[in-house]
Amino acid sequence: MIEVKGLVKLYGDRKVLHGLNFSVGTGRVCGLLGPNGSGKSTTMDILAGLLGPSSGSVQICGYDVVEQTQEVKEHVGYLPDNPPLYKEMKVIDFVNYVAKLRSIGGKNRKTAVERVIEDCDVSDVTHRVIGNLSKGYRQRVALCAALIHQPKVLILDEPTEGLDPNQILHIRKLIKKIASERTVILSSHILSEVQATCDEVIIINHGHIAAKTSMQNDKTKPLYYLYTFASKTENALHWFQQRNYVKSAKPMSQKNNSILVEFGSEFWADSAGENIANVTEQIVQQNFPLIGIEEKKEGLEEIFFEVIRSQPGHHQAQISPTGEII
Ligand SMILES: Nc1ncnc2c1ncn2[C@@H]1O[C@H](COP(=O)(O)OP(=O)(O)OP(=O)(O)O)[C@@H](O)[C@H]1O
Repeated sequence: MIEVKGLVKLYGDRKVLHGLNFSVGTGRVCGLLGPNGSGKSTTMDILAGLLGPSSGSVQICGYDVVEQTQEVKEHVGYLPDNPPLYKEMKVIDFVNYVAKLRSIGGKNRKTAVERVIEDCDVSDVTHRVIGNLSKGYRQRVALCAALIHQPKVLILDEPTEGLDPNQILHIRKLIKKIASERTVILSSHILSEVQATCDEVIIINHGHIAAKTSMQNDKTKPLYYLYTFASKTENALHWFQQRNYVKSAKPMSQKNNSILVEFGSEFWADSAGENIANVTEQIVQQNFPLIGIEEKKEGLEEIFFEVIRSQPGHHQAQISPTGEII
């Protein structure tokens, strides 16, 4: 339904998307998660046919966003970062107006307007002026506009940004309801947001995909182990780097005279009981003093923390208890 291949975007000579590849199938909600400035909005704008890619291809429902922009716009509903709303209009007039802009006429228009008003839970404010509504209601009115033409693909840029916890819950529920027969891609810089709403997640960082995972995998992914040895000799490093079951071996830090060894899947895979025993014996024979074993879960949170750590100025970045980068 959404197929992105080698997507590159340059602003002037600055590359902000570095060859993204991903696809999202029908009935799936995919979260595009990344820190500010990582390239989420740029990706969303390209998917919606509002911004041209510098190279690569994007297909929405089989239509190319560059060659078949009109068809793409017909199949896409887009809720941008700051949705354009006529604040002086009443909700019902605005939704009717959007339907008219989409060339939905006559009886069809009435049906379409009633449908989105019902779907987006705004029936109790239809005769109120948009500018007087709470941000949560305004967001739902904007959703009405994005859904009026029954798009198969829905693109939501930070849909819960700036909403209070109640409004967030409401919008999340709405997204789930809307998503059942559609493909939805939403962006967020809030980990808990994608965890609550999405079936799969793509973590984007500096315009690169840092990880792709389905939320199911996140819960079931096996553990890996990080061993620390009190010996920063070239010898020990070299020895570990030569082993095919070692994923990485590196000095812990300049100050600390230790090395960190991460064992790969060959080491801890299902049938690895025997393997672990053999490998441990080999390590013992080398006399490398083991000072710590850390169990790690390769879940979304760990991947996201790695991404945050790799941000410039990361020492100041923290994640709040709700998963927001602060
Ligand atoms: N029109 C533009 N011209 C030049 N640079 C731009 C333009 N729009 C975005 N950028 C830059 O491209 C990079 C990616 O921006 P983008 O808005 O796509 O990221 P984002 O992940 O959506 O961030 P945020 O969460 O802050 O909206 C940033 O470094 C941004 O400064």
